Amino acid sequence: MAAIARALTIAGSDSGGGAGIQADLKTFQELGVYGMTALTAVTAQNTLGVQGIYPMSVEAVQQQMDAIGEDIGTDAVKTGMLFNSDIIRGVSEKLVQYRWDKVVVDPVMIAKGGSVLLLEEAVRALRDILLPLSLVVTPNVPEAELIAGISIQGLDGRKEAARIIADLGARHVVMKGGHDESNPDEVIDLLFDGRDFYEFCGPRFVTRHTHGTGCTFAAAVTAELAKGRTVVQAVELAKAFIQAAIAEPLRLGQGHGPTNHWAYRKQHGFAHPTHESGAGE
Ligand SMILES: Nc1ncnc2c1ncn2[C@@H]1O[C@H](COP(=O)(O)OP(=O)(O)O)[C@@H](O)[C@H]1O
Ligand SMILES: Cc1ncc(COP(=O)(O)OP(=O)(O)O)c(N)n1
Repeated sequence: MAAIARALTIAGSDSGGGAGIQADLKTFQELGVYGMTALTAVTAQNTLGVQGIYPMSVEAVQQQMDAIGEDIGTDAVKTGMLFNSDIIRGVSEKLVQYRWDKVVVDPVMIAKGGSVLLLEEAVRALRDILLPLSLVVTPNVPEAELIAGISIQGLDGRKEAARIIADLGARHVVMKGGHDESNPDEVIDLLFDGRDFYEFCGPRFVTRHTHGTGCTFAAAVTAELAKGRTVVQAVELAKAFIQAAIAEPLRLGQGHGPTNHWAYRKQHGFAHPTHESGAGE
């Protein structure tokens, strides 16, 4: 085990800095985890939307994963925007090769402005190849509807989808609640471990500055898993991290602004960069 917890994000770049690989690295850093990247696509993007998408070749994505796997290694992995089925297959092959089993899959599909970040042809590969390799999958409501193949209404609908997604092979399912407006005052994120449901509740903030919430939440889960926390502990901290990041917006840009990755540290202090056990080589 290395002296510092390490996390790898396999995701797209958001030039605006609020989502994608930028959100992931900021979150890792804030939580005291050494962050690494394998870039899947470059996007030209800001708070108003996505202006361009330039996917990487499968070879380039795999070579970046090899560069990490053959040298520094990692304690946990997050996947974000993967864009097409070839990249999903290439990433899955490397996850298996390096036996990386603390894998958080954020099944990124559509950006807030409506741009497609995962081609339709890739949904099946995500469901059949990548999901069974995940320790945790973190769909929002529209993503869960596509993966589970059902229409979701309220908390009961989310529970039904979580059961279906767990049956597809994900060991833990976090059904995020941002899009579930059946409760106007609260956002409940629901964790299903294949047996029990856990609810993580917080106030629903009325704000347009929610760009990158899903990436930031999943990156916080990944960082905590890298440190050796349990899935329940990791989701609990991630919920607190994203709540703080939404509650104190930076008010940047003219559209959906980024969340505030400093806010949790302002409230809770810096997370010192060591493993839970403090062990090192
Ligand atoms: N308006 C909000 N107020 C408080 N928390 C929110 C709000 N919107 C999203 N969240 C939190 O942000 C995270 C991402 O939520 P969600 O919007 O469901 O996913 P995505 O960003 O992938 O569309 C979740 O942890 C959710 O609880
Ligand atoms: C490069 C890139 N990756 C992921 C997303 C989607 O991020 P998400 O956290 O789901 O936030 P919104 O797009 O819904 O604001 C992205 N936009 N860009």
